[in-house]
Amino acid sequence: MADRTTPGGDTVAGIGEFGLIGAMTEGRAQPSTTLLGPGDDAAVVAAPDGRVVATTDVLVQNVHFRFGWSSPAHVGRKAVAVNLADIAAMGAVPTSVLVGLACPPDTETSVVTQLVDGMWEEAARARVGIVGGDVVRAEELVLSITALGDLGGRPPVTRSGARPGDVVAVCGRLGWAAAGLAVLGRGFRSPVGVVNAQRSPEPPYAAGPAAAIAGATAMIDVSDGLLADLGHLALASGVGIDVQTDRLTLDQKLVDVGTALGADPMRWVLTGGEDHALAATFPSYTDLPEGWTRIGTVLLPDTGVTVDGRPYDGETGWEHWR
Ligand SMILES: Nc1ncnc2c1ncn2[C@@H]1O[C@H](COP(=O)(O)OP(=O)(O)OP(=O)(O)O)[C@@H](O)[C@H]1O
Ligand SMILES: Cc1ncc(C[n+]2csc(CCOP(=O)(O)O)c2C)c(N)n1
Ligand SMILES: [Mg+2]
Ligand SMILES: [Mg+2]
Ligand SMILES: [Mg+2]
Repeated sequence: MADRTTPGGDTVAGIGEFGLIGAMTEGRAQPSTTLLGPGDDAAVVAAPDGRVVATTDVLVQNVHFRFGWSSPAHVGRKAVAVNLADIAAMGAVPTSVLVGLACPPDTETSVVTQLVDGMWEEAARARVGIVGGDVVRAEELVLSITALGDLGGRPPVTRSGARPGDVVAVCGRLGWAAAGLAVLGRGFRSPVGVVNAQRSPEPPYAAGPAAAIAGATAMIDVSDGLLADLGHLALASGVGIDVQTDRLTLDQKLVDVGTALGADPMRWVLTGGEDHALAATFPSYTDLPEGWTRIGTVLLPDTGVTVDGRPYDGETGWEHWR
């Protein structure tokens, strides 16, 4: 493998490490919560609450995305969105994002700047800045994003607070990204709704703090699959959960794609990840916040995650190395 490509502005090897950092950071306006932005050994960000919520998710080319399926801007948006969803799932509001980029020397500089455009686009949706990062050489493109958040004086909403009798509710799309993956995997590019949902999710960020304020007892974002992620929540809380399929909306779009591909759309809804909907439990007397829909009930310990009262037959979600 060539160690370097010919010097020039077209590739990351051509512009070099510090040229690349410049291309990724110059001309980006930081919000006022960024007290010291990129350029020093570390950034300084305001932490109004005094506590900092911190999370990291890594995205790897050909594992989490393909450039044949997604534009660099879509990938950048997705990389930030999956992290901001974890901040929202704690009931917090994001404050800043850091970006680790590993890529081969022949990566076009324009691919990186489009990635960064996508990251900033998603960051702007949540009114946060990209305050720092790192760039390194690697054989494949990898994005490692860290997001920080603020709890606004509230306790964090953990995975472990669900209690028997609570209602289980979701906010956001389910099954769309999985349908999009099935479409792209068959070599199609439409319908664009589900395909774009796979390319970059649209997590309902504001629904996290809203759930916290409404008294959510536990919360998680659906990254791996509804049943798998409710399984994490149930395990952490020491409870069982039953999901009622008649409460899950099956969008006509998913029905149509399922029919076209000969696939069961309810399986995408129950086990497809990557839409980063929020799933939470609330005391039964709670008026659910806007956008939240009841989908099930928290049961006594040791009942596992069931669907319509029965154990689910098949994989409940994505797991790396399986
Ligand atoms: N290498 C690691 N070192 C320390 N903690 C880790 C490591 N990997 C994961 N964790 C922690 O384990 C917990 C579960 O990780 P996981 O990656 O499943 O969470 P997630 O980001 O919510 O899910 P996803 O990766 O599917 O988006 C998190 O609290 C995470 O910080
Ligand atoms: C090219 C390609 N192949 C497969 C998939 C499906 N996929 C990858 S990771 C993941 C779960 C979330 O990841 P993580 O747990 O790391 O957050 C899913 C459903 C994809 N998006 N792109
Ligand atoms: Mg998560
Ligand atoms: Mg995550
Ligand atoms: Mg996962």
